[in-house]
Amino acid sequence: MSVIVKMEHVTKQFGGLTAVNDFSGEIEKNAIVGLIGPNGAGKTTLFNMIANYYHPTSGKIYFKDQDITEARTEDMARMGLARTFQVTKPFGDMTVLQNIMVGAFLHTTNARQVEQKAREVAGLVGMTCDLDMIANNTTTVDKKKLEIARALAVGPELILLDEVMAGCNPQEKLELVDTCRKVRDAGVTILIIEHDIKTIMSLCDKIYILHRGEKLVEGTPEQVANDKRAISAYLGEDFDNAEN
Ligand SMILES: Nc1ncnc2c1ncn2[C@@H]1O[C@H](COP(=O)(O)OP(=O)(O)OP(=O)(O)O)[C@@H](O)[C@H]1O
Repeated sequence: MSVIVKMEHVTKQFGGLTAVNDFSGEIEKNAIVGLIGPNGAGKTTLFNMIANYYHPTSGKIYFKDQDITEARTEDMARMGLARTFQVTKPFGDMTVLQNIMVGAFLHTTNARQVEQKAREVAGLVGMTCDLDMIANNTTTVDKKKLEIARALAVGPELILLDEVMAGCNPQEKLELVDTCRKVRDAGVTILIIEHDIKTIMSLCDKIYILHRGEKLVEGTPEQVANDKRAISAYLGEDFDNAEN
């Protein structure tokens, strides 16, 4: 399996605080990779470095074999990377369709093609509402799907999902898991930050656990679930019993 993102000894310091320390890892093309860990573990900082919102203090990041360590964030979408944000920020007074169309304008100014792309992406994520509805008036789960759709409209090869399931009930999470699988089946690689362990275990091919800025464990859901360091630092002693 080829690799779409490679991180080598990536460190990020904010003043005296080391948010990410010597992280090395890979995201395989067409995989769903999960990033989990306690609050403040460095997950969003790692995301922000892949998306080039921040540059690492040291280390290297490669995207499709290109060194993007010092790339500009505004160039990342054209290179094939899109992201969602922890706090959803739709253009609330625009329709769902118009929101999705914004991203699609990156590649063409042909309004008909943009609308076609937006409708296609809305179908892929499984938007259930009328696409002419004002974005603010949609349900929680449709707002989440809209976030994913807006990022997909850019036409990415890799999408970074930052706690996209936060605030959703179990049924809504199941729907979003289904959406993520469909997105991956459409050929888009996914890196996802998520606090719900059960969801991440069922969704991901590979999981990284970050702890105090460092990679604690890396592996398949099964490997992670059975790792003593993961259980004692993050999953908890009851995890194994609770999940089985
Ligand atoms: N721009 C910044 N300036 C200074 N410190 C920062 C900045 N961004 C993050 N940090 C600090 O870096 C550490 C890692 O934060 P980060 O947001 O990456 O963690 P996280 O794992 O995403 O946490 P959460 O699950 O709460 O979102 C924290 O101590 C945080 O306060």
